Amino acid sequence: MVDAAQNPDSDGTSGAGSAESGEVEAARAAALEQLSGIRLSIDNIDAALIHLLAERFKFTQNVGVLKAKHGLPPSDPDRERKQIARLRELALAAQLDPAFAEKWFNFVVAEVIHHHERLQSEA
Ligand SMILES: C=C(O[C@@H]1C=C(C(=O)O)C=C[C@H]1O)C(=O)O
Repeated sequence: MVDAAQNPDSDGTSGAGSAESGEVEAARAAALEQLSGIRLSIDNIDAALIHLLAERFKFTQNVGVLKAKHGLPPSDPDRERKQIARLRELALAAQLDPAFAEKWFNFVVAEVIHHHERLQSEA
């Protein structure tokens, strides 16, 4: 239920009693219900992203251990260029901004390289 005192009509009054304000209130209540449903899906997607990122970091950690053990450099710019090209293509096909996909990738890889450098310094 939407509180009329907290949600005045556009003229600043409560509009209590008018048929129009009843419809506006009902529509707003329906919108809030719809919003809750959509937010449930957003929360599910955010949870999936966290799990996927955790899995990705487990594998990149394995790569870091391998690199530290065999004296390989923490970063591989050639590999990153190929990954960026691929991700930009995927983003385009999925109607996601490729510039955003690249920014996200660079953000994640910077953290991975940080981890690899730490492993290297501990080796
Ligand atoms: C994981 C690696 O190390 C670094 C991190 C990468 C990544 O997170 O995808 C890619 C290339 C490297 O700069 C790798 O070399 O494969």
